[in-house]
Amino acid sequence: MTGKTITEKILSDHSGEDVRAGDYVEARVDEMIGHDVTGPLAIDAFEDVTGEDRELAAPDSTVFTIDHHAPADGVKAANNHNIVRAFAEKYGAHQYEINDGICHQVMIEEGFVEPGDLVVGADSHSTTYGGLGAFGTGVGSTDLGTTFATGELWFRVPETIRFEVHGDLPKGVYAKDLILKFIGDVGFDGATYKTAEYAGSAIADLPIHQRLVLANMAIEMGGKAGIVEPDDRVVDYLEHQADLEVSIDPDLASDDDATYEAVHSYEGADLEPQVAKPSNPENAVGVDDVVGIDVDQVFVGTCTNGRYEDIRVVADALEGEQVAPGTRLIVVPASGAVYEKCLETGVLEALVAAGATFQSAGCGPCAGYHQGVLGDDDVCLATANRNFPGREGSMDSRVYLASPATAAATALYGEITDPREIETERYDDHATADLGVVR
Ligand SMILES: CC(C)[C@H](C(=O)O)[C@@H](O)C(=O)O
Ligand code: SF4
Repeated sequence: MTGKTITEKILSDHSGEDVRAGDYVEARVDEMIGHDVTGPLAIDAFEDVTGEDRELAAPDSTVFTIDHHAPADGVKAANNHNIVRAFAEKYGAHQYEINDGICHQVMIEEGFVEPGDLVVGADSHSTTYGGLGAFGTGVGSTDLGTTFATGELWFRVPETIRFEVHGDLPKGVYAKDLILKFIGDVGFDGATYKTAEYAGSAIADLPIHQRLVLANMAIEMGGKAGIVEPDDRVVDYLEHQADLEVSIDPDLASDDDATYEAVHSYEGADLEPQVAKPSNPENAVGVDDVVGIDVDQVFVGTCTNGRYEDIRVVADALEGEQVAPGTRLIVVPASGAVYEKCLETGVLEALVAAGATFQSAGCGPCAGYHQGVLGDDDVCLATANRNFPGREGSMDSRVYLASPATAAATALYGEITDPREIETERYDDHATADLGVVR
């Protein structure tokens, strides 16, 4: 038998079988997560498949967040929140409140996820956990409900596509630019049901908050998962960020003779800031192609780029300046802890002084529900992960996707601007360190 990818190792470990891509397994799931949109449906499924004396297979690993419509933007959302609250209390699951933050950020900050874990969430960006070296994947609410009951789920072991970036990244180029480039190269369905494995010296040098961006957006090329091999940076991050002590099994890495479906190789020095044009993340182009396009709104937030490091880059660029007249800057921290960190460090104050609207933690306008929905013909540049038609509001609005640095430069000038124009020292910190320590 040939060697294994990290994906094959994690699924072997969780099924007790020696599996390879294409095999089907019943696997033990370490953590499961539902939120205010998918949680109530998963609860229905759980109640359908369980009998009178129903109980959760693993209450301590079952997590609910209230993040998509939080605070409630209508009666339906408010009722859904109450369903989640009542269920979690009755069955002893963990439940996080409005302003605690987006499910994926909460799962990481609260120390639920460890390298090598198998995590399922009824949310497509559950791939995010791969930034810590876990196998995370999105499932439907019915699958989540049955997993609540059994603690297990079936999987087809995915093939792996490897994206390698060698050397160093130039200034102004971040993980967001890398992932937009990868998606642009393989297409929005280029990794359907595959693991996107990210490797090479430029990736190994990335701080964890940036690795999470790569894993988060694996789904935008169809990926079942997105993984960066865990290392000592993950250990440090979890200790400081999540108050969690972990050690990493040296075997938790892809073997040299593992089988890959494809390997895409890049030289870091060749890369430049990317922007995905409307209305698909695969429409990635070098920022030069879109500079000068007027924007009505800049949105900084989401489970992709709503972390402290991301928001701080924007605050730094705007400190002592004003958001361009006629442009709305909306900032939504990914978690309550990120909010507090912005408050404590003067980031919130700097943004408000510059004219930004700073809102409570959660998904914000990312999926077009509230807190900054776009109108007809509105043009937005967002640090989000999706820009499908109507994603942030009107079907006639247009959304460009980019890094926080590009968002900062764009907010300053009111038109898409190359972040390298306004680079500051803090951009370097942002690129190399995890600053969002919340404990
Ligand atoms: C509401 C939820 C099911 C959805 C998802 O799974 O992705 C949302 O988070 C999104 O980003 O569109
Ligand atoms: S921030 Fe956006 S992409 Fe992430 S979970 Fe919320 S709605 Fe989905």
